Amino acid sequence: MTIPSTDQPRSAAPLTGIIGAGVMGETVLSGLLRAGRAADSLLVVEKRPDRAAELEEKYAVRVVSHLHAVGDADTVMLVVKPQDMGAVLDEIAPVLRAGQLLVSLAAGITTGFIEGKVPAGVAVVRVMPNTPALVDEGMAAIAPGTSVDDAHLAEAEALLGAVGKVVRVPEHQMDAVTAVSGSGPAYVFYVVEAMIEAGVHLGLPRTVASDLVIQTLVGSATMLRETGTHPTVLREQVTSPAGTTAAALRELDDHKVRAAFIAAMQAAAERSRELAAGS
Ligand SMILES: NC(=O)C1=CN([C@@H]2O[C@H](COP(=O)(O)OP(=O)(O)OC[C@H]3O[C@@H](n4cnc5c(N)ncnc54)[C@H](OP(=O)(O)O)[C@@H]3O)[C@@H](O)[C@H]2O)C=CC1
Ligand SMILES: O=C(O)[C@@H]1CCC=N1
Repeated sequence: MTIPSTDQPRSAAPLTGIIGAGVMGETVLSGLLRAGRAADSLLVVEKRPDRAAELEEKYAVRVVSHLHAVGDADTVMLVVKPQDMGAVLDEIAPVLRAGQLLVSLAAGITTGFIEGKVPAGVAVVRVMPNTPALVDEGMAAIAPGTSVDDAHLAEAEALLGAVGKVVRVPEHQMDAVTAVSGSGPAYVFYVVEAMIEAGVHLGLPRTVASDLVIQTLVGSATMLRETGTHPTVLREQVTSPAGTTAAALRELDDHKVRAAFIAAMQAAAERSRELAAGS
């Protein structure tokens, strides 16, 4: 596939650069395309030639250098690991300019850290997305840095809103957001794995156990969203006196599963704070 260079005619949409095309970078890229963004309005930075060719073939986007993406783009999204952020910021800082929007999706990395590495006046927005964005059911929180105006926030909201819900939070809540919705899908998949395994232990074929668990999850999540009923009420509706659910929930309480979830999420938030400190 031939990828047009930036000096060829292209759509009038503002240009968005995406630096880092791993799990989350590709999730954002594919979501923006599904939402109707023109492929020639996206500039992707990917260093590995085989991966770059794969992205060009699959999405018809241009894979370009860091300096090209940042020099041309109106908005730059940083989707590299927290540990790679310092090096990437050092590389792109010389071509960033005041007023440009820099959207970071990296866990832990603060707007203050980013602002300390880029020219004054670059508008930095910190985002915590999650992987259900891949099916347009993402949940993202955004927090502004010091040079951000309403138009910048609206642009960041539009980018993430293409693949799910967006909420604005003060930055000091970002570690908690990371622990809840950023890492959250992994906890849900962990519970799903355990329930399928239990179904198999109880004698169900794995495919049947899997179908039962996934539809139960989808149905329960839809009830939560569509009824607005508190989860405690919904749980009590399932729990007949002296019945099967009561027997199961007593086991979960005996194994301190609720306390384990709280400890797990405290650990996630603490890890987010450690990433901010550079470890
Ligand atoms: N996965 C998730 O559920 C979530 C992730 N995030 C955040 O998103 C960010 C990315 O995570 P994720 O996608 O999972 O990680 P991945 O490791 O899948 O992706 C990171 C990508 O960045 C690339 N990369 C590294 N250095 C550079 C560079 N200098 N220039 C361009 N690309 C580079 C890597 O390329 P290569 O492999 O060639 O090194 C890789 O493709 C992280 O900061 C994470 O905290 C936030 C919320 C949820
Ligand atoms: O595990 C991580 O560090 C990233 C951030 C939130 C989800 N995944």
